[in-house]
Amino acid sequence: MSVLLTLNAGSSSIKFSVYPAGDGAALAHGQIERIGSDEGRIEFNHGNQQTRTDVGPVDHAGALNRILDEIGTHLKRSKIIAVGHRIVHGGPDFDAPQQLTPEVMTRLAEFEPLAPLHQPHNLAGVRAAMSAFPDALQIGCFDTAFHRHHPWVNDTFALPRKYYDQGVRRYGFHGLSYDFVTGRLAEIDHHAAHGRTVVAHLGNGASMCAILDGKSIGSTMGFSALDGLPMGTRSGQLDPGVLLYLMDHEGMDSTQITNLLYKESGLLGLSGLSNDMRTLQEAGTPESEQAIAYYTFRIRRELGAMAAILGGLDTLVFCGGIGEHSTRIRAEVCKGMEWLGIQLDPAANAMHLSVISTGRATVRVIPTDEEIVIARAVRAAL
Ligand SMILES: Nc1ncnc2c1ncn2[C@@H]1O[C@H](COP(=O)(O)OP(=O)(O)O)[C@@H](O)[C@H]1O
Ligand SMILES: CC(=O)OP(=O)(O)O
Ligand SMILES: [Mg+2]
Repeated sequence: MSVLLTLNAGSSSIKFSVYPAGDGAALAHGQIERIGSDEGRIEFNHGNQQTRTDVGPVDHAGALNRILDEIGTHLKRSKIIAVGHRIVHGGPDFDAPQQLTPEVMTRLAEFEPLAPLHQPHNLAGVRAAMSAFPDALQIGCFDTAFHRHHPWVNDTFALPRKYYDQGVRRYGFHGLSYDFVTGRLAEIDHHAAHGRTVVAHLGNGASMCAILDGKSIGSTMGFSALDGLPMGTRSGQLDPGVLLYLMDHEGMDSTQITNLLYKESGLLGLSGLSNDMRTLQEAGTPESEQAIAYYTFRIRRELGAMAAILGGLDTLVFCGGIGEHSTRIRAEVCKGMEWLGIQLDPAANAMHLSVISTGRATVRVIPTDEEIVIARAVRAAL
């Protein structure tokens, strides 16, 4: 049977799915999560079989090899004729999926410094897939594409204009997830699909998107995947004066600052314990509670900002690992937001129902599916 494979390398996980090349639901799917910790774990779902195996310390390269091995073992009789890749940064040029030719790969490598937790792993995944499946079509699907036509005021910084022309712009990320959620809303809630929606994608990376009539008009992430909300290990929005202070008074160079802002900050930095929300919720130390308080405070603040640019709020959607699974985080984000028409239904929230509100604005939980967005693009290319 001819099949296609999707690969979605996030900052703490690699998710994968295998679909029939023509049509139909996933034949197999799974993920390796907690990449970068000592507690990596692979989950593989095939038919009605599910296996979960601890794999110990694992990095992105090891995780990818493991996934290719598992697929080889479980799907011996399938021929992979195409591979679809989530590529976090598509820069200013790519607003739609692309075949990953050598020229496109060279262009995409230029964006590695803008997304160091993702782009190198995304491109390494492409190279690994090219060598494992040399005859397969390789398609790249970009996180930035969903935002490419957002308004200029949300695309620029207030810097001299030459920097905008050089590509110093607010790109926005998590676009495959926003694309999926927008499509899902169109299927289940016509009013929401044409209304004022804020989607909070809360995973190890986190961002929010203001969506009007199905189109991105603003996002918390900007030039790189650092801006906006605090994340597992990333700072989120930071006064640029802090960078000047670190350089001038701490003598830090760009490599040290990159490490600090991408790998040592966010929930990990504030808690001194972990980047993983499950661990923080269970820990209950004063520092982990403060980290959670800062996280939800910033989400509420950005929710107000997103509602302001939308001219109000009809629908709030939670997705991503934290958004889909943490009753507590959703409750803390919605607390005090009655002024926006948000009234949480605690019982529905605890049961992770698809609608968790009773007020004027509808609050939804939509499990995101970046893989199906990639698979649709690959099928279109095939
Ligand atoms: N049941 C849960 N409760 C709280 N947080 C959870 C739960 N399940 C997963 N998470 C959190 O989701 C985050 C990972 O989200 P995910 O979207 O898979 O990450 P990535 O950014 O790597 O794609 C981690 O912080 C993890 O702790
Ligand atoms: C862009 C980004 O931060 O992605 P992820 O949440 O998958 O790490
Ligand atoms: Mg993700």
